[in-house]
Amino acid sequence: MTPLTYDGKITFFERFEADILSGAKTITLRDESESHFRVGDRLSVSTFETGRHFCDIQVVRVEELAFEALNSRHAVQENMTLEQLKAVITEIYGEIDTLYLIEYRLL
Ligand SMILES: CC(=O)Nc1ccn([C@@H]2O[C@H](CO)[C@@H](O)[C@H]2O)c(=O)n1
Repeated sequence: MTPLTYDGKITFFERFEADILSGAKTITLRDESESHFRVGDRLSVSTFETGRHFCDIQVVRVEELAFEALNSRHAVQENMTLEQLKAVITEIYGEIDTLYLIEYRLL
């Protein structure tokens, strides 16, 4: 078996782990500090809180997205309502105009 080689790593808050592993959450929205991911990148995924590795993903889409352009499709891909999603983003980043959408698949 060929071991997986990584192009990078990413962390998620523990509370999203189950949704990521079940396939219910297929995107993440980040700020400019995490806009460097590229389509095809294989990432090691761990929890923000303790750094525990819990899966590997491959990036399938990266695009800039205005906060104002968030819609219910994005919310579905986050397994949330649009109101919940906007609240979560504001809680994490404060007021933010420009997000980076990262779509991924589980490896
Ligand atoms: C741990 C860390 O470094 N940063 C982040 C930043 C964001 N997110 C999640 O992405 C979506 C939109 O922002 C929501 O589901 C967020 O909770 C996350 O899990 N971890």
